Amino acid sequence: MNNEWWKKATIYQIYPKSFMDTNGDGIGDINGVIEKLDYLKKLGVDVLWLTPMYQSPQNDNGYDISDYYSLQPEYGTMEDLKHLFSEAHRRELKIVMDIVVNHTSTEHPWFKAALSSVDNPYRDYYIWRNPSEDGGAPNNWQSKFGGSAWELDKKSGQYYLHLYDVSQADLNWENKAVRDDIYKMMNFWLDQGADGFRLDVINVISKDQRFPDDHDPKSPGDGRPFYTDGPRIHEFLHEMNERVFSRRSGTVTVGEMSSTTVDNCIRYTNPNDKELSMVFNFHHLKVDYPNGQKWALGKLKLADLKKALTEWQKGMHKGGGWNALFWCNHDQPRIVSRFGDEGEYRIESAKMLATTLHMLQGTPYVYQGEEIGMTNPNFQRIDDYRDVESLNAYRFLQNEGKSEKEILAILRQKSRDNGRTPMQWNTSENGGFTTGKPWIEVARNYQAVNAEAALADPNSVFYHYQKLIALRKRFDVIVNGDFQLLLPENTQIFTYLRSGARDRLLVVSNFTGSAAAFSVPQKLAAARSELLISNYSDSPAHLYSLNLRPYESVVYHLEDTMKKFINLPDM
Ligand SMILES: O=P(O)(O)OC[C@H]1O[C@H](O[C@H]2O[C@H](CO)[C@@H](O)[C@H](O)[C@H]2O)[C@H](O)[C@@H](O)[C@@H]1O
Repeated sequence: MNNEWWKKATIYQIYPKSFMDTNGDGIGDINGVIEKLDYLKKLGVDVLWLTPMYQSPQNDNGYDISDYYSLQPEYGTMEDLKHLFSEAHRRELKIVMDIVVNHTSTEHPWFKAALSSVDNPYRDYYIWRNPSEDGGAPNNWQSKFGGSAWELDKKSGQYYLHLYDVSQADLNWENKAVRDDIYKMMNFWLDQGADGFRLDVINVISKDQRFPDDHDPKSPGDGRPFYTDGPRIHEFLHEMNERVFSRRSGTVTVGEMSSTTVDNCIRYTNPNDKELSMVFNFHHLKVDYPNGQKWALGKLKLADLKKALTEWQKGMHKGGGWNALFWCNHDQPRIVSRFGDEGEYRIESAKMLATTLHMLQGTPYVYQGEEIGMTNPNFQRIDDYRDVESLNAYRFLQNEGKSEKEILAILRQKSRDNGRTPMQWNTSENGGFTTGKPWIEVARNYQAVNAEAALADPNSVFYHYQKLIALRKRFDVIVNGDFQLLLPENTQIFTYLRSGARDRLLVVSNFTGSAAAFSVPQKLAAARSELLISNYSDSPAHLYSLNLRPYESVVYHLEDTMKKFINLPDM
């Protein structure tokens, strides 16, 4: 087997809580995933990533684990999970488990033991510091979910670090016993049949042991320069690779990298460094954050999106690294509502966004519902929200003096719950997700937007994704070709070339609801061209100057008639 099989693969992310409920308790379950395996196989994906289903108090929907070895009962039993592994494998689908090892829940027995006494051996499993000289938190680091990153343990008078919720205590990776326990747990899951891991916020596990205040003028002042891609991160990931991943050939790993850099991500994923298979970075999904602020209304600036994606396409290609490609996940708003048009051009824009992403270099991820063009739910009341980060944001935006109306408008655009509403399967009540009361409301448009309708329509978003996934397997240039951005300043069109040893692809996408003119670069005019995929049924079969319709997106396969490619200058 080719050790880097994932370079041609497409990965589908399942958020089990919202995927399919088979027992009517309003929460999706493992049997629901098994029920939908044939649907996923039909889509053509190769791997399923399951977000955490381990035992957890669910303060952060499972990213707060209280037992790494057992499952949250609502999802099912270990027997159910083993059944899922075998049913998936029978269909040649691999399974990636989500592992959260920057922190555990404060309900984890390790943390409870740590709290019991400063002399308990588990005390050093977490990060404790004495108060600062003024008696307050040890430094000015902020939690990613708002407020100080330190919480006082009144009994001992010391603070513990939590970069996320107060109920998610950061593990002390400096302690070898912690690392040994984590590797043991990961090997356990490989032995159960998992084919790989998605590693939650893995680039923040190594902290600068001086724990200084953050006065870095380039930082938002929340401490991130002192733990992002931290001092021992490459050593820890290399060790994890040796102790876990390399034990089983073909194990696939993807690291979620918060506020990272191309240079670090090359090291994380270049096979010579023996760390991870690929990485998620989020720079292209912050282009609609005004002044870097998530909790403010923002608009896409196409030039910024192109710049961010280009930097990562070129940088990772040059350095031999590997990107994970994605628009959506359980922390992000729905892409069609965000960078497309959830109204009149929902279908065209969902397909355009899919094409633009899937023709890039890297391994594409499809998040449940993306393949049918699901939208944000447009919740109207704060009671509709469940996400801990959104509820914290609601409180701090209130403290900043924002009105209820303003805050709800921000949440409608930015909340993580936008991506967490139940999968819309059909037109029956709750979109066929559950016969009970869903843990979070289903988006109201499920009568029109659902998987059953998509499967019945040969022109649906679903079949467009199916075609894109198949193209990656057919054309080596999609997997290995290099990337060149054309028209970087154009405010409507995102166009790029992918060039391989034998052929080229030209991708042209209109990101707006208005017509956009595209003239074929003169040096490409000599090429023989064939339309590979389009989101309109009558796009020209061969490459001419184009007058792109709203959200029109085309890919042409080019063969140079001179049998050599001419180097295009950057345009
Ligand atoms: O926004 P960044 O700092 O670049 O970080 C990327 C994402 O990190 C966090 O997500 C993951 O960890 C959280 C804590 O375990 C968990 O709540 C989340 O579901 C995980 O995917 C952060 O919460 C996300 O908003 C960021 O997009």
